[in-house]
Amino acid sequence: MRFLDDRRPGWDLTYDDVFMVPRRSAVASRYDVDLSSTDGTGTTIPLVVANMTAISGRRMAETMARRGGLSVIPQDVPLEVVAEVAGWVKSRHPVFETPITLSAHETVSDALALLPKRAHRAAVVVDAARRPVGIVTESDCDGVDRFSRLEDVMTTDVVTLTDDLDPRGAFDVLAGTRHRLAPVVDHDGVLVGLMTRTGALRSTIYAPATDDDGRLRVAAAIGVNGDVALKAKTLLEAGVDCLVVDTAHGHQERMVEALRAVRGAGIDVPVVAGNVVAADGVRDLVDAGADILKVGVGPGAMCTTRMMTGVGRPQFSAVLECAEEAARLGRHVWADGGVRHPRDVALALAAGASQVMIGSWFAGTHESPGDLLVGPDGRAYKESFGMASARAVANRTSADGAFDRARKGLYEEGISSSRMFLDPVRPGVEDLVDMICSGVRSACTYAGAHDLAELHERALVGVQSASGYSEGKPLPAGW
Ligand SMILES: NC(=O)C1=CN([C@@H]2O[C@H](COP(=O)(O)OP(=O)(O)OC[C@H]3O[C@@H](n4cnc5c(N)ncnc54)[C@H](OP(=O)(O)O)[C@@H]3O)[C@@H](O)[C@H]2O)C=CC1
Ligand SMILES: Nc1nc2c(ncn2[C@@H]2O[C@H](COP(=O)(O)O)[C@@H](O)[C@H]2O)c(=O)[nH]1
Ligand SMILES: [K+]
Repeated sequence: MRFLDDRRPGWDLTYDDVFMVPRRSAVASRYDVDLSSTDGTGTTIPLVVANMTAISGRRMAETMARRGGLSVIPQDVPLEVVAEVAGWVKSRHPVFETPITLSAHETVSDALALLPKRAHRAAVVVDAARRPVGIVTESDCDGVDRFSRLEDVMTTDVVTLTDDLDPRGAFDVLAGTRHRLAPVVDHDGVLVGLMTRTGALRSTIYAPATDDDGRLRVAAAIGVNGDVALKAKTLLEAGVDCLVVDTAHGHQERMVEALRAVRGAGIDVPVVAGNVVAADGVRDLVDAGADILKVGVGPGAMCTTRMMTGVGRPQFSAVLECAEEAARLGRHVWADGGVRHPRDVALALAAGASQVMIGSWFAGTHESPGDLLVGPDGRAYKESFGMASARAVANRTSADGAFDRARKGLYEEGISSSRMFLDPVRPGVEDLVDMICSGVRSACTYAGAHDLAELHERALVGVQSASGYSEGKPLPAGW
């Protein structure tokens, strides 16, 4: 990456402060851009879901991995639950979605409770042998008594797809029969998954992030306290593909000790550590055994650290400096936090990040763990909260005595309750992934880059004024 006219400013920058200048390009199509990472995590798109309890759970993990990304299960989740989640993710089909299944004698009320768990808002009704006998959507349940049985409301005109059909073939069947989605069955007619028309299209564009056995990948986080080596080994035995050692201030001695302990335990998956924002932090954590550095103090949407402490660093400069140092040492960085638009992802990658972590933006999707709630204005939302908020600290310390809990409760650097509204046009995390990847692919072609290494190499970045930034915003309602 080069600054325009080689003018590197003497102050720090964040994503809004910078822009990329188009370069002469030989990349003919946005589909010719390869978004896979080279940091050893096996992703095919450079997106990682942040280790936040309100955001990263099993549904998020399977959905993201199916499209080539990775999710980090947070350190606040008990190890035995993380093991169960990892096993579940690995048992999911790498191409077909996991359907909601109900039986014909269950009720409309049962279906309505489960439908918001899926962006495609449908359930498959199956018989005792798990063969599809009907489909139920919200419109089937409209104006019907909630205790009605599904056999009385379901659509029985079910088109099924066989599991040997390729995604293009599945798309054509769905388009030809004017169906939005269909159950996928094996040669005995038993349900193995679900395919939507958009999902079939996506399967021709994305490749799942899979391990050597073809199973979906998942990452998990641990903190720096307790027996970190034992925790790391337990997670690896559970099948976790990438380990994140995470604390607010990553450049601290306890982190160095934790990393040494993890490395001493012979952990052979990529180890990510953070958070840091400067080259000396990168050096020390690489020296202690980190393969990847997590970069960002204070940019997160749920984060009050900069307001509470004055500590942090504008994220673009933090990523740039850490990525330069990591590359010098043969390591990588993940840009963590502060992403609000696809452009922020493109700029983080231009600065040299191998992945971009997203938290709050993905909280407002069907795949985040929380229940779908509806505000008085009818807008759907999910609740989110920061991992250093009073709410998260209270959860994390629930096993401590009252005195210790009270002491720890004094330190709060995050928001305990926020509403992340679902975008009615993009209510699923895959809709947001589509938007982000389209933006990043397009950014690569403007830069003349076939892949992310070339994007970083060729990016020409200028510094803009606040009015330069606002000029780039669309004005859908005139001015
Ligand atoms: N990227 C960011 O800007 C930030 C991210 N977070 C996220 O919140 C989650 C919780 O992290 P964390 O608060 O570290 O909690 P942890 O549970 O990981 O514990 C932090 C430990 O480090 C000690 N510590 C010393 N100095 C600090 C400090 N300045 N901030 C926090 N702990 C300190 C604490 O001891 P004692 O309590 O005695 O001081 C405690 O033992 C993580 O996921 C983290 O990434 C949190 C804040 C900022
Ligand atoms: N200072 C705090 N930082 C937090 C907290 N919870 C999460 N985080 C950090 O934010 C990113 C995600 O950023 P986002 O803008 O995409 O939401 C996450 O990975 C953490 O590093 C918190 O309570 N306080
Ligand atoms: K912030």
